[in-house]
Amino acid sequence: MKTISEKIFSRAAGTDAKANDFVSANVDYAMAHDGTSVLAVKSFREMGVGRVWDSERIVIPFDHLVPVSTDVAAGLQKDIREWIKEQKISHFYEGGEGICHQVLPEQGFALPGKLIVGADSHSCTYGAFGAFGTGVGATDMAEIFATGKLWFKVPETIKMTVDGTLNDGVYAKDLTLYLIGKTGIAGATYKAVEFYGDAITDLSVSGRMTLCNMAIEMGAKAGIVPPDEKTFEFLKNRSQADFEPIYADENAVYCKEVSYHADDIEPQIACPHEVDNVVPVSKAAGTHIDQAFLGTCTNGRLEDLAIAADILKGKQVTVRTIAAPASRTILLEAVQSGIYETLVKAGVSFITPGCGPCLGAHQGIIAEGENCISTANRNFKGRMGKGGFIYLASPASVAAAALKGEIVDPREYL
Ligand SMILES: CC(C)[C@H](C(=O)O)[C@@H](O)C(=O)O
Ligand code: SF4
Repeated sequence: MKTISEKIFSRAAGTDAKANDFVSANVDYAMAHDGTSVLAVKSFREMGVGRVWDSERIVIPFDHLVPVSTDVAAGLQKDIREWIKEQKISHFYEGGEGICHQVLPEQGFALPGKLIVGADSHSCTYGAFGAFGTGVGATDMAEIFATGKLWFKVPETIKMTVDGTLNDGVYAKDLTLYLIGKTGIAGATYKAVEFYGDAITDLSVSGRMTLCNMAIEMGAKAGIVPPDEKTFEFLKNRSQADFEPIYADENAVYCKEVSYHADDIEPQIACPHEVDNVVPVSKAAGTHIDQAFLGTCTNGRLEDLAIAADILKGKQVTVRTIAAPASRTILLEAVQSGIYETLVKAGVSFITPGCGPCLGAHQGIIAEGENCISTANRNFKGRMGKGGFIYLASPASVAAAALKGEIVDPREYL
């Protein structure tokens, strides 16, 4: 009679865990990146423990500010590299390898049934593989570095079902934005969300990552897609450990059950400055665009670049357009498949695999009053530059807007 989360916490805490119980759980993998490892390592040092609990279970990709752009950050990154050596952390990924939430799945750490905790809010991405992935603050991460354990309140679960087949020109991102629009930014606060229905199982692994990545944008602790053949296929020759797929019991108790139909979903866009400020793209059509951005842990995968390339092939963008593949592997695949060439010929500027301008730290900051259409997951005020406006949409909508110089229904370009 348990949900996926209750089962994962029961195993990880070695107890019969039910929603709302407080448990001390053993973490399977812990992740921190160049941004959050700084504080995590500082707190860890202050704890005076000496050695980390397990140097094989800590994964540190550098992704947020790569290649590093300030002398202060360069010094901090140098210090973290030294700590990684001293602690013999085996899974360190240097800048350029990719965004943490892409690197962990690619390297086989995002596994069904595991408890994966990251010092980054979008660690819920790992739910795409049937894991309980969740984000914590850097000081909580220091606790995990030291003990391998953390206290959790086992979340209640919302069962969200989307039946039917997505319409042409409607992608995983549109589905995700639609669900966030319906749920609201706080509609799933501290809940886990289990996703069901044909529209979910039809999604590729990449599309499921887009969906679970944004579970936090409805307030959720975790978003989970039950693993299936597509999951196992992706994990083949990749997984770093044995795993046991976990499924909810048929009579599991949910705090809420909601269902939607894929037929009702058209291309969606989240307008400034809240992620649930979602309307059909057609309603925002005509809005002037200054910059277009393809990338991030939400939509920086090959499938996403391919969708954009289909629209941009043989044409020219009319606004500055930046692409940041989510990983080096994806960059290479884009090169080998010709997608890279198509996009470059269309006028797209490629930057190093990583977070790029997503959080406004470097490489594509927008000016006051400028509008950016982006495939990212957050459009908070000032995120990509003070006084800027961010519109979140699918790679198709971003590519179409890059051509027209204004927001447009991407179905006009299919
Ligand atoms: C820098 C990091 C703490 C942050 C997060 O946790 O989400 C970042 O990745 C983001 O997307 O805003
Ligand atoms: S790509 Fe953006 S949302 Fe994802 S981890 Fe990096 S900064 Fe955060």
